Amino acid sequence: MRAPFGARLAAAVAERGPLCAGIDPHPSLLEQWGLPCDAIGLERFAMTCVEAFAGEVAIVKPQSAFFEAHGSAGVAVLEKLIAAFRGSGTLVLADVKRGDIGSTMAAYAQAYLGEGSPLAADAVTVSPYLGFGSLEPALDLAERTGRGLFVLALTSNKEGPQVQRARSADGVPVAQTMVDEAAARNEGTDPLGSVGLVIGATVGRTELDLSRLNGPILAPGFGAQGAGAADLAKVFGDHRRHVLPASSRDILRHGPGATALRDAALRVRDALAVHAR
Ligand SMILES: O=C(O)c1cc(=O)[nH]c(=O)n1[C@@H]1O[C@H](COP(=O)(O)O)[C@@H](O)[C@H]1O
Repeated sequence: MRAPFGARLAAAVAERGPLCAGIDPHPSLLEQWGLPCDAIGLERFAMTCVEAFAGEVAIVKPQSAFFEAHGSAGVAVLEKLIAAFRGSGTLVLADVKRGDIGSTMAAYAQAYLGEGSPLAADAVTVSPYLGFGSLEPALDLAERTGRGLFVLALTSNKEGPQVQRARSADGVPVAQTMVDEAAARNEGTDPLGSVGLVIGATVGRTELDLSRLNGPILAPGFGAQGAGAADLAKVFGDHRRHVLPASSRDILRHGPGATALRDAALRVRDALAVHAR
């Protein structure tokens, strides 16, 4: 039985620093790397990312949409990518943002968190906006298999506040409810719980109380979406030591050479790490 995801992530970050390298094979990046925009190009892109990042960064985040766009051959590449990182010390967060009614959620959980599933990663992104309780099957399976979840709280897109900053009748922002639900799951875990949150680095100051979370915070938005190192303190204040900054395009644009890609990731990591502590 593997150790809980929260503990494995804390160890990976202690060893390799706080960076989640995004693997988003946009068609424009395939073209820029001189690769065909098909499953063969996708596989070359994915395997270059393995060569660049495995054993070098704490965690990678393949964005499923860019693999799904190539149909079953693309999904097969995602499976191959997940398998290639396994055992390298670099964890895999499958960015799938799943969220559905509980009985369907159980099937998604089985796909991404189930023992022996070809798509099972170390953690997945999930959307709680069908109600946090709809995530129960994923929360349950992640706990049983030593895997983790990153629950969307405040996303980096400009449309998010319509839902996420809305307030309930008692005045509590919806996103705070998600924080509190995640905190309840992580209570008593050491060094870190396995139920993380997603809070975009672009969201500016938040009113969120993160003091009881005891879990990791994935912060996408660095680089291509405009967030910079100074946003770590602005958005997360004293909680920034639990933040896992994520960046995709701003690193991937340095390909197709694996060495240049790795160097870019480590540069981004080091620049952010100074502001993360
Ligand atoms: O869950 C995510 O990773 C995520 C949440 C969010 O609020 N904003 C956000 O950009 N993301 C993802 O993070 C990645 C950002 O990519 P870049 O903008 O290229 O760094 C994409 O895969 C997005 O789907």
